[in-house]
Amino acid sequence: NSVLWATVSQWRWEKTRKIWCCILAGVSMVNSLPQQVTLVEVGPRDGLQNEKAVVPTEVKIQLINMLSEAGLPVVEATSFVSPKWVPQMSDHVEVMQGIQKYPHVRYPVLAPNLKGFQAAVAAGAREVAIFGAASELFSKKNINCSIEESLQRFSEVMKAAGEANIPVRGYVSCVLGCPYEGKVAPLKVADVAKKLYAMGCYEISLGDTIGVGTPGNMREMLSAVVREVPVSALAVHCHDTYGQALANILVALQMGVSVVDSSVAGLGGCPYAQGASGNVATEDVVYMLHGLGIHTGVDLPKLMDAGAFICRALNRKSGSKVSQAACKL
Ligand SMILES: CC(C)(COP(=O)([O-])OP(=O)([O-])OC[C@H]1O[C@@H](n2cnc3c(N)ncnc32)[C@H](O)[C@@H]1OP(=O)([O-])[O-])[C@@H](O)C(=O)NCCC(=O)NCCSC(=O)C[C@@](C)(O)CC(=O)[O-]
Repeated sequence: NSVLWATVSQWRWEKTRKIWCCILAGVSMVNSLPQQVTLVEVGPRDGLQNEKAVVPTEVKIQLINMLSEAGLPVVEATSFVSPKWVPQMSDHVEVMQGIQKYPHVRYPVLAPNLKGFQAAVAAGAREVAIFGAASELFSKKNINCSIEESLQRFSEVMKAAGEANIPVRGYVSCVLGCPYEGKVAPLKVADVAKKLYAMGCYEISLGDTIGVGTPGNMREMLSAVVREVPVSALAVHCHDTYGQALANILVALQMGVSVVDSSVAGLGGCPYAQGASGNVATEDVVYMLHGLGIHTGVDLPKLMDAGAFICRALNRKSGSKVSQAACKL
């Protein structure tokens, strides 16, 4: 009897301990902010892929150089996708070969399949990103295959990347809503994120492709994803269509995410997501993070110069509130 009693007590104690660990982990996740955030600048790719007018290659190269100079640690430079699908990125080789590669800056590029991966590596890319979706219809419209087929293509890229020692980042699009299917279930996002992570992606960037999310959905979606992928391997990629991006990013930071994608001057959109506006502006994210005492390594005035440069080249106003405010002062 005493042995049985000891076993039951031990089991009860273990159970209580686990419950308290979960509660305390939850509380600390909600209250703490990272001391440092890595910004992934996606303007030259996610921003410029959506421009109607052709942006001259020299302008792209100068923009990337200015972003490197501003201290961005990662600048997504271009994509090796079909020029029939996204002609705006068809100068990918010239861009990769024309930019000045700063030693402390990484320059990943998108590669949807093995053909893209091989072309990227031949052009000098040392890191690639594959891009899947949590919505079947978006996957079909964006990369012309189902989610399952996309994972098959990505596994070929992963194999080649492993052999070439090239790190691969994985995107999941439509994590908070899809332009074709509407609501997207957090469990679906978690499932795709888990598969990309299991394949060997070192980081999973969760894309609110059409910028419809709110802090509540962001929390719900991230809670599902962190059950499958360590929070240290997650990034958020928020478009600002409904003006919720900074609030959504803050929630992600409170939940332990410390990698944020953003786009200088708020450039961007996705050619296969009608109505999607630009990414959150990098200037606005930097301003918020520095205001919170979070280190980014980015020089805000130099970043604003890069924003002003590309806005002049595109003949448009900056999408960054911070840049707009700074010009008025
Ligand atoms: C994936 C494919 C290629 C499939 O397109 P497909 O037509 O099904 O491909 P295919 O294998 O049948 O090939 C058709 C033609 O494309 C060529 N081809 C095939 N692959 C490549 C390649 N890599 N590079 C260059 N050419 C390629 C291939 O050689 C062939 O040429 P043809 O014989 O007709 O002359 C196409 O759908 C595509 O390029 N899609 C890219 C769409 C895209 O870039 N979307 C924007 C990026 S995603 C995004 O913005 C979201 C994100 C990441 O930012 C996160 C978020 O916000 O959520």
